[in-house]
Amino acid sequence: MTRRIVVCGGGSAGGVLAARLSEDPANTVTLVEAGPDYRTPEETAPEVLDANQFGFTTHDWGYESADNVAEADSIPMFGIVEQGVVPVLRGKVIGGSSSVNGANALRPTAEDFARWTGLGSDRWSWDEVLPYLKKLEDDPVGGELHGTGGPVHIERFTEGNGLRPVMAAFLEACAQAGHPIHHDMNGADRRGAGPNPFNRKDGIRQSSAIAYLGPARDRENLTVLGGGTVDRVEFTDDGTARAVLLADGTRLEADLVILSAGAIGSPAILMRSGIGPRRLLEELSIPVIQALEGVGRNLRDHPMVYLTYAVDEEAVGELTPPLQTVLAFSSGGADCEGEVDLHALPFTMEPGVMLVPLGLVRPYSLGSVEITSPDPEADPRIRLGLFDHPDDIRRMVAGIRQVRDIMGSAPLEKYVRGETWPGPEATTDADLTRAILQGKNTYCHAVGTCAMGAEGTPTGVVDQSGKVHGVDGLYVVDASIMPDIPAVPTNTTVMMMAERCGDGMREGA
Ligand SMILES: Cc1cc2nc3c(=O)[nH]c(=O)nc-3n(C[C@H](O)[C@H](O)[C@H](O)COP(=O)(O)OP(=O)(O)OC[C@H]3O[C@@H](n4cnc5c(N)ncnc54)[C@H](O)[C@@H]3O)c2cc1C
Repeated sequence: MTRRIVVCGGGSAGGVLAARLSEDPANTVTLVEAGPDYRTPEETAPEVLDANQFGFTTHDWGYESADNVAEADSIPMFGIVEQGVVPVLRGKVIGGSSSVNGANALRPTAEDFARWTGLGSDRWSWDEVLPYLKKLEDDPVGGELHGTGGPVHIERFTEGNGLRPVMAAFLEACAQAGHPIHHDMNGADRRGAGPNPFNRKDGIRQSSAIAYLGPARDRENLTVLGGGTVDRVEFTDDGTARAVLLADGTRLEADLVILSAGAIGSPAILMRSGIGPRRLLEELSIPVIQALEGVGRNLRDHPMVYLTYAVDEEAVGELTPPLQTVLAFSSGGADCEGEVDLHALPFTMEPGVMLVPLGLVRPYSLGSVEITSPDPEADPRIRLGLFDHPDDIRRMVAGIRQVRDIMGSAPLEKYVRGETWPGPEATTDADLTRAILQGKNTYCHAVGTCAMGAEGTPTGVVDQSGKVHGVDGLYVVDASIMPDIPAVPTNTTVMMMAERCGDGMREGA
């Protein structure tokens, strides 16, 4: 007998799951994606295909956060669609956010998973996840920590291999400031600077659509439904998921339903299906299938600010690839001495301007997501909570000071003319705090809104395999189930989780 599996959301996780689960001819897999389905690279919109561009400019859900800031012309506008609005960018296209993102393939670390096991997810230790991190990648750097031959090809720009002089100068400046330089920023030692690992090949972003779904497209047991918005999941009287209902009224019967609609989409589908905080469901007159207070709570994201520099256009030369190197460093201070809690990534998109996005990768602030209506087309209420925790601001202030020292140092003298945001007049902690709160933005890494955790705990929504508590036949597998945010961009972690959870869903596994 075939097992009918419906995967809701064709993003980083959904693409991996649909490809892996359709390897078994005993499964029939339907992948439902709200955005367009591009079946081949030739069909794909150029900004989605090209790893030097950002697909979010045309394939985005258009969400905004309640963290909005006052309008001000001086604020760096990268990723900002509207003055004063802090966007919650989310890819709406096959491949999801992996089709629109920066293709930065930094992997999570052993310390990240020590935090997960510490929170009770004891089956997510480093030893258990490493085989899946290796399985997904094709990293020519090799060695015992890396995989070769996996679906996701990894590239680095190095001296003699495309590293732009201005980026090489940034690494030299980091070295002079005392940061170790690593050829492999996914190696054993992750504190320091080096070339970013990217999931890209021949200039093409290796999204889940290209790397996983592409080779699986011809399978008869795999159907991809582009342009299909999932409304909710339907249950039998005994609480077993039996069908997925789309906004256009289509009903897809299922033996197994997997939500992979991401950190905003998956909690929204759960809530519309009657699984979520009881008070909210009752307010919206949604019949309660299973009260789970954690749905939509525990949102964690990496806050970011965009330090901005005027640079010598001629000296900088070529603007692309816009992003090649990263500095992973510690803000210092009692709490986090020695721990990487900040990333700085110099970035060139516009002549005469260099952005240095500075991301806080160990944030303490928490946000939330709630639906505002049972209507699947209505935007949810999202609160990223950026810099709500005072220590997040303290550490960002310390980070700005360290980046300023690097950007003002001799190796970058030839390039950098001066800081234009926050600007040289912002010198005191109070000035910098004000600038951070005015210019706050996000690294776009929201996770945690359907978190793994024991049943009955305040944030626990799914068990360690992704199964939703209190009902049968329903799983969530995507960024939303992370119990804590890793101190790296989140795409590779999501793909690894999909590989691992998919393995656990094999018949008889
Ligand atoms: C602009 C941007 C830049 C980023 N840069 C990087 C980076 O360089 N490196 C990195 O590691 N991470 C990066 N990230 C983060 C990373 O891409 C995400 O963490 C990851 O893709 C999340 O995977 P996911 O499967 O949870 O969700 P997604 O990949 O977002 O997939 C969710 C999918 O579900 C679909 N969906 C949602 N709701 C519904 C519904 N109701 N019905 C049907 N379909 C639905 C969406 O359209 C989407 O395709 C970036 C993210 C963004 C947005």
